[in-house]
Amino acid sequence: MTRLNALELVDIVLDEGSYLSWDTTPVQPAGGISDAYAAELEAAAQKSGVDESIITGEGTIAGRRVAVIAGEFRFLAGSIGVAAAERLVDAIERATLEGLPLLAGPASGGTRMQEGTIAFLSMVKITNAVIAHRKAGLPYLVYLRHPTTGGVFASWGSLGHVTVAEPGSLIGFLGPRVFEAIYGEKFPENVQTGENLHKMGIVDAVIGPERIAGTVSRVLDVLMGAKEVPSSVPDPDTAPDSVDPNSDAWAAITSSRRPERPGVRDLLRTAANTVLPLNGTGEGEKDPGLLLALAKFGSAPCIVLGQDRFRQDSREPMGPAALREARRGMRLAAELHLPLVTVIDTPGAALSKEAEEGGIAGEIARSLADLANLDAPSVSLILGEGSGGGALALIPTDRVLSAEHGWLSPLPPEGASAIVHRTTERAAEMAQSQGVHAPMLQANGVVDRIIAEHSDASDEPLDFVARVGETLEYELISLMREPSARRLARRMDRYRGLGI
Ligand SMILES: CC(C)(COP(=O)(O)OP(=O)(O)OC[C@H]1O[C@@H](n2cnc3c(N)ncnc32)[C@H](O)[C@@H]1OP(=O)(O)O)[C@@H](O)C(=O)NCCC(=O)NCCSC(=O)CC(=O)O
Repeated sequence: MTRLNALELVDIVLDEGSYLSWDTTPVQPAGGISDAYAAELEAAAQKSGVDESIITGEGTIAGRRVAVIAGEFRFLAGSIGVAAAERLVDAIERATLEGLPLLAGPASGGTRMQEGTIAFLSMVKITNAVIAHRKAGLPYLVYLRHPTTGGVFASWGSLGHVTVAEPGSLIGFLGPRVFEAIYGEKFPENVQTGENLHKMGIVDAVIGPERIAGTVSRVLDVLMGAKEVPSSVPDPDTAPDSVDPNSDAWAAITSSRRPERPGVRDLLRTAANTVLPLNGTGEGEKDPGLLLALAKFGSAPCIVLGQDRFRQDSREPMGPAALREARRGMRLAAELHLPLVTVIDTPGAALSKEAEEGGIAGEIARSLADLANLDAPSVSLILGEGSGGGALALIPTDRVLSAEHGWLSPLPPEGASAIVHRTTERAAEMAQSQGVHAPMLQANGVVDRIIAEHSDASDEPLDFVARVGETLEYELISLMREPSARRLARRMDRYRGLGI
């Protein structure tokens, strides 16, 4: 397979003719360099046509200005010495100062062996520069190209808000031939590949270079969305005809469990106009029960964390990894000041040895803590079942919406009945007395707004999810337009005051 070099990549990703190099003459390492290394640098420059292993600059993608840093593998394997590190840090700092989103396309053998430990330590300043960029609320997107290894993968290659890999790429920490030389055996096949990292929840997608521009453009449309607050939209009338706290809780529970009831994927498919799914925690775990995506409802950009009941196993509905994935979404929202939408639709958190050993209770606690204290506008939506701590973990937001037949309870009503009556038979009675259904949740101040189901969401799935989408757009924009200190104070007061 022929691979693009750094300039070819920049050419194919940026709008035609828009690339402007930021590079200046490479710095000399303090203490100078040997004649032999100087000759190697000269030969590398001849071979690659560039003067260092990194190129930096700016350009536009679909008209939007972006900064780029890319590795040139043909220059000493894209390895990072003092000069390459300096070039990277200068470009990252400039992108931060100029408020530009930053795209990185590494391809590298890691730290430059000819420069040794002092070059190795440059991983620290590169990491610091990336973190300062992120802390400024600016997107950092990484395209891991073939091959990316060592200290490049272990610094700027692994710090993206969103990370994708090139098809068929070798992406790994220690190079396979180094492993073989040290240990006398081959490194296992199909481990250090972009595809495997995707399978393991380390990268978000595997995408060819020709699709990068389109993907980046859509990702930035969402991630830069918080920088311009959208104009307000009218409040759609989505209230049910009547809201009666004495209505039948069990009827709502039965309705929420109908197999044809629309789920979070139906909501995104029908009611969102941009959807970019992310994959797993980015740290090596994924759980199909939770969907993490960048999306837009109308003009409102957001991060969606949705419990997908169609992908939750009845025995292991949602494990600790799902909540770690959710917390990744919360961190993204916090850093980029992007609104967050959570969708609650779960028969409960996983109850198993694996879940206990994976820290399920702790993950619920940390999700509650992160979400309730999130410094970004947030909306939760009880779409259907809301059972137990796994559901509560995604509730504490600025605005809590519920479908008419949504519900929230400390555990499944059957379980509550078993605790109190030593039988599951009295679940309906328990649900009623515990006040789990939407009208009661609203009466108690848990839910702010109920979205009508005309007879039942399962019977009008498209109209129902469209109604939900319109409501989300309105609520998100209203929150974005409010000063954040006021919004946060109201959120704290609200949860402090519940029940008293
Ligand atoms: C990246 C690769 C898989 C690519 O394999 P390929 O077969 O395509 O290419 P190759 O091995 O022939 O490499 C091309 C040329 O680049 C040189 N080369 C490769 N990596 C280099 C490096 N880090 N510093 C200096 N030169 C390097 C090779 O010696 C070779 O030189 P010539 O053409 O003259 O023979 C392999 O080069 C590799 O395993 N590199 C080491 C990866 C690694 O373990 N890095 C960790 C470094 S320590 C580090 O980064 C810090 C940390 O780990 O935290």
